[in-house]
Amino acid sequence: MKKKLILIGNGMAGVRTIEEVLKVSGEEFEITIFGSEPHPNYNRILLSKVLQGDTEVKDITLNDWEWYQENNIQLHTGETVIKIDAEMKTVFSDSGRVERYDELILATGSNPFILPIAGADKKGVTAFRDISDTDEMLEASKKYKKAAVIGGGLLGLEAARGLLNLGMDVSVIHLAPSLMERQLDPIAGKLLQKELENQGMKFLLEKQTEAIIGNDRAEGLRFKDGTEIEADLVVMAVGIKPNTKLAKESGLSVNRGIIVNDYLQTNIPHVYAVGECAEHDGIAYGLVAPLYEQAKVLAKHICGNHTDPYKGSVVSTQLKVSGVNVFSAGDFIEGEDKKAIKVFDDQDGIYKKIVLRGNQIVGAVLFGDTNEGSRLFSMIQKQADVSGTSKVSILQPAGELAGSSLVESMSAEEMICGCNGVSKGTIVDAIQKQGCSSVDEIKACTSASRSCGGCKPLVAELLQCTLGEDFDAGSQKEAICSCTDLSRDEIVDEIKAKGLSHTKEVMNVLGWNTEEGCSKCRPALNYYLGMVKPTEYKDERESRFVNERMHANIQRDGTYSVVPRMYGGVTNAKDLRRIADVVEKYEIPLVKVTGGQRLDLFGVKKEDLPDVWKELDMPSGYAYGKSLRTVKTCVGEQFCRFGTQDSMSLGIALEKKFEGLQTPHKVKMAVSACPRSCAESGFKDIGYIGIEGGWELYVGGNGGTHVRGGDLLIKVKTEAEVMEITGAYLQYYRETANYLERTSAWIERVGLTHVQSVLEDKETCKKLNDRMNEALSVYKDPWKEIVNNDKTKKELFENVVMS
Ligand SMILES: Cc1cc2nc3c(=O)[nH]c(=O)nc-3n(C[C@H](O)[C@H](O)[C@H](O)COP(=O)(O)OP(=O)(O)OC[C@H]3O[C@@H](n4cnc5c(N)ncnc54)[C@H](O)[C@@H]3O)c2cc1C
Ligand SMILES: NC(=O)c1ccc[n+]([C@@H]2O[C@H](COP(=O)([O-])OP(=O)(O)OC[C@H]3O[C@@H](n4cnc5c(N)ncnc54)[C@H](O)[C@@H]3O)[C@@H](O)[C@H]2O)c1
Ligand code: SF4
Ligand code: FES
Repeated sequence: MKKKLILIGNGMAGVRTIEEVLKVSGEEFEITIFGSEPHPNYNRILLSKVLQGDTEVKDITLNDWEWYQENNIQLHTGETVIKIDAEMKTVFSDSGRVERYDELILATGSNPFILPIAGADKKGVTAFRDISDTDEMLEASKKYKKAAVIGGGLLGLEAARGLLNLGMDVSVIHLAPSLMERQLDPIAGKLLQKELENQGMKFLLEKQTEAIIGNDRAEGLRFKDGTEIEADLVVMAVGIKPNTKLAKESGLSVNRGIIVNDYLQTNIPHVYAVGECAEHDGIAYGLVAPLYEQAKVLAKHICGNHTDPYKGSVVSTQLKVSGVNVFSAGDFIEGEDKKAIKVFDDQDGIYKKIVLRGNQIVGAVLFGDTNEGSRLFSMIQKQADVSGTSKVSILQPAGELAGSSLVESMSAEEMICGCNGVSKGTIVDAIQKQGCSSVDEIKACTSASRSCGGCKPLVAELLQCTLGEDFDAGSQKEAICSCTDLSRDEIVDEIKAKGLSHTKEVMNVLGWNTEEGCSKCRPALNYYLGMVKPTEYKDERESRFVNERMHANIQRDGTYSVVPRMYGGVTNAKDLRRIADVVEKYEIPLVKVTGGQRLDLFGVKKEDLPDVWKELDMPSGYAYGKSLRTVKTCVGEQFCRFGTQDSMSLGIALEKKFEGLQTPHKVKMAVSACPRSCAESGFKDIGYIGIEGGWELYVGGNGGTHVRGGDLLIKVKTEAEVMEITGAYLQYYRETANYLERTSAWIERVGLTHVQSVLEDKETCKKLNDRMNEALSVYKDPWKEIVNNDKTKKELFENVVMS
């Protein structure tokens, strides 16, 4: 008869232990799992990415419901175990279920620490630990504007970045004088603060919160020094404490966490603890890497296989905030017996430090450039002796030393995936011996990149350099969302081959695992279908994001902003007068000049939109669309004494030609008539710079969160050539980019030289332009269409359903 194994806690560490048990001895146990949360096992780490808008809750599932079924696991979600009777080897749940066990694992995780201050129980105060906290923040951001995050640690900063992305005004309140003081030294902490301030975060350091003020709901914070700030959402991110209530009440030895030995055994036979709830050698860990190491040891032990004992872990951390590179590992504070070696490039904001005890490297902090993180972490884990090495060279990029890429210069034992403890050697084996040929296959085979995902680029690079000439970039398959296993290219190929013509039809014919798709695949399919068959496809308004459905940008307070088209940023008295009249008549509270040289009318009521458009009598400026937004121009030779070309007329011609073009993401252009580049041509999707006798075309520039200078694509002599290359380039982007991939990311993925070689071929260029012209031929100004269509107008703007 099978032994009965019960797991309490359906979280990351517990379920990883079960996965390891199944690997070691699939048939030995009858497994039951209890989980308080109503979900199958999900990737808690990625809640930060959900809040930051990079992914959705439905895409962070680690093991779906089918996985439990396939492995004959009894899963009781939404059920909390409230008592363990160790003598009777029985557990009791809050729904009255009683189950017997032979072996019992506690993986109850941690609870967020909630400051015991007045007002902590008010509405609008939340922790950031699970899906329901994340949902609460997402909801609050729709109604409220001011957020306060208490705690400037990893969690607090990731929460703050998410709330900023959601349009909130965010203040981080921190106890210590510098951020992330548990992971960074003061220099790195200050650099981090500066970078995050640039991103729009505000900081109140060395502040102790005394109370959360307000009536029923939080309205602000009061500090010990008597000062106050306003806040209608308060997030507490001041650390965690192991969840030991059940263990304590059931007679297990508990200190900060449930005390376990080197085999994760508690003081009671056949009862184990793993993950954040467990305390090993005085430490309760709060990161997945050590928890997964524990899971491996426990699984082997419980299955009766030989295993080395768990001897504790050295940890490393990275902050998951885009545009910020910080890394910290080991013992990073210098002291009497520990000396530091530091490199500080104030100009580029790069700071690197290693800490040595004698000749052994024991800790490191990196800011700005974290490429060396994996290598240093491996050295710290091994406590590498560096006596024969010039100490400063340890901080030098390995790639530069070896004259090769970073990943090539790593040794086989070096860690590629810190979360899952996967070394370079293991991944190379998976590629060479098990035939893995994509990042997804490596993930399935080794778990590398399965947790925070930070190592994905390194895994991809390793794959490329291991396969060498056999590497097939085209086969690097990544499903577009969790509704399907198909990649973007496979879907586009199937649409073409099978002549599919509706989003629902694609989902049905290609075997989607959801009936309606999701907010990731629906807009993507709508775009791909329109791109493949521009003249036949009927755009599905309901598959578009709200701003594109409404043809205006929704604002925080539910009003809209309206940007009329002003070709090349050039206007005239008649248009300005009409705009002024509309602004007065509809009491539009704010008119602002945008970075793209347009006038943005803010605060337009939804029901006024059609009349505002009608009376403006100007085309839509598409400020809401995945399409050409603006062509910014400098005054050029018509007025400027440095101008060598007519930038305004080229800008106007470009905008008139490509307006309304549907693209995978927004596209911005700029035309400057000389290399002084007053229109900032170097930071646009396509930038044009006038030179003596012609134009230079720069591509892939971006001025947003991922700043990127454009690459020189080509030099041409005439405006006709400019038009031809632009048409071909944009069409190639439309046909090969993933939906929502900006040109800056696309050009890095496909490579500048590849695109240059495509455009070099005159015949290809012509065909691309033919298809571009076909796509452009269907363009109609959406504002005019709505103004002239009573049915759409009523449905969209007066909430009337027309039969
Ligand atoms: C937003 C966020 C971002 C993070 N980012 C990172 C990161 O980038 N890198 C990293 O390494 N770590 C990160 N972490 C930490 C990481 O998620 C945790 O270390 C990990 O999830 C802990 O796993 P666990 O299984 O011990 O606990 P949990 O994942 O918390 O699982 C415990 C589960 O047990 C359930 N439970 C508790 N008591 C009972 C009971 N009596 N009966 C039934 N069920 C019970 C709980 O409801 C919970 O679902 C992050 C955490 C958060 C919140
Ligand atoms: N990228 C990552 O690896 C990542 C991301 C999120 C969370 N996590 C993990 O989740 C857990 C929780 O993260 P965390 O940031 O809450 O824990 P933490 O303990 O790392 O940081 C808490 C921070 O809050 C500050 N603090 C404490 N009391 C305060 C007070 N009264 N007012 C203001 N500040 C106060 C502390 O100085 C500390 O810097 C940790 O185990 C962390 O490692 C990791
Ligand atoms: S880019 Fe050159 S031509 Fe255009 S406004 Fe600036 S200086 Fe004058
Ligand atoms: S480093 Fe986090 S998943 Fe690999």
